[in-house]
Amino acid sequence: MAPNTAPPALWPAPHASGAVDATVHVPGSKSVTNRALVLAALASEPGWLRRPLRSRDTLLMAGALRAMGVEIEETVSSSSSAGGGTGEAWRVLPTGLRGPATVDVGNAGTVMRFLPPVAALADGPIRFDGDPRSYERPLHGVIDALRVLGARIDDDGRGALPLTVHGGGALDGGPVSIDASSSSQFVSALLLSGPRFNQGVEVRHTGASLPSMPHIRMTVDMLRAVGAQVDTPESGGEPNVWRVTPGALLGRDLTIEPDLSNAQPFLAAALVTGGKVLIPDWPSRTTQPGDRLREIFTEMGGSCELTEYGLEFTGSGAIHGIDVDLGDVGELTPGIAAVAALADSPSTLRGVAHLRLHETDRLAALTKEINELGGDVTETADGLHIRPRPLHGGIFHTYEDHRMATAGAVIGLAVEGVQIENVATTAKTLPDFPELWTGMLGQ
Ligand SMILES: O=C(O)C1=C[C@@H](OP(=O)(O)O)[C@@H](O)[C@H](O)C1
Ligand SMILES: C=C(OP(=O)(O)O)C(=O)O
Repeated sequence: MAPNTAPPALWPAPHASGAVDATVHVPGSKSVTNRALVLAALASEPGWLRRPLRSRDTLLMAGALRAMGVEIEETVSSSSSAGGGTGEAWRVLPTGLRGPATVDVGNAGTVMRFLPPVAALADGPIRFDGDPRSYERPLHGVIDALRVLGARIDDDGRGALPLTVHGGGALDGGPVSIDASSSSQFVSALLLSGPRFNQGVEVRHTGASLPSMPHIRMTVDMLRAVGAQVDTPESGGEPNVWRVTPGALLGRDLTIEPDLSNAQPFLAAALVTGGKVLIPDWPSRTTQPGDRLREIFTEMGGSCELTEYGLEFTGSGAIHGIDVDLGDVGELTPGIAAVAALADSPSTLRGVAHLRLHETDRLAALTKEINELGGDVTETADGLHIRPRPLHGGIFHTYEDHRMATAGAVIGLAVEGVQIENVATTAKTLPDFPELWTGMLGQ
């Protein structure tokens, strides 16, 4: 399942001739869409996803669930009982999960981590494979935990893909301890399927740190919204322990929020050009980590207003460095690093050592690519020091990482002659990126 090996094209990143002034409709959240698909597949009645994200990661999730017997009908609706308006809607009809099946995870953390527990509930063997990088991304938390909870899994002993889950039609469940310091998705994966385990699940995180807490809150919120009972450290439970009670899940009619992490490059464009960008439908309450951008990009020199129309973000013309712990919002790091490289003072980005195991080693990739444009970035044990320098054009390599591509595009707004290698890699979560970007610039 190797990705296309043709030489990746170079995309001349548009240079901004002035301040941007645009409204950008950002497609649905990857993290919400893929959780909604899993929960709908585990439910005891049909459900709807309205305005789902259609991207490589979500199509891989849908394809995997279909391979296990779930029906997903794609429709274009003209009205929505959930108030979602016109647009695409997916109707999910949960059926008995079954193998044999093969799942291509691509390089989607959500697919490779959320689906092995689902496969353990299926009847028959489910083989998991993916892009070469998926073999290197940590999965031990899910594999070891599932074995403790009663699953039979064949792997090569590295705690990673490829592997086969021999689903037995049901799983005992119960208490399990894991070290989720390399990915919050281990916790989310076990909680999402937990209501369907015979004894539910009690997940205890034993590691020193736990990244991406908002994504765990997203899991808990979405589980509760389909009727699951979840006890969390925040609801008075023990620190680092989550408990899910066994029970049936409801089918839901859910309109997916825009992906706020994918709104990042467009907000960054307002900051970098001293312009203005409106993101319609920015939720007033959300668990998405991208909501932290309101605070982070304000500290870096912009200002924002959340109104009934969405989030209006305005750059002042000045870009300031920042010292910030991004452990909760690690996926925002590439975009923040790009802005920091253009700032009027140095930045320190901390708390993101686990990014070395993301789509690529993001700390190494950002350091190398910004420095090759004349920058001065050094890696620390858990992040980056960024000292802004005058940058020049050149090729910005992307390592099949969607967020490297969008980070390079942000730098290209301010620096002439930046060429993004393989901008098509944005298809992982934002296939329309080049069109949205040139649309924003009025090109
Ligand atoms: O659960 C999720 O949807 C995600 C959790 C985070 O993973 P890590 O905790 O592995 O960083 C995040 O970086 C990823 O983009 C999406
Ligand atoms: C880390 C990311 O993705 P994944 O879901 O593959 O972990 C990301 O989107 O930044």
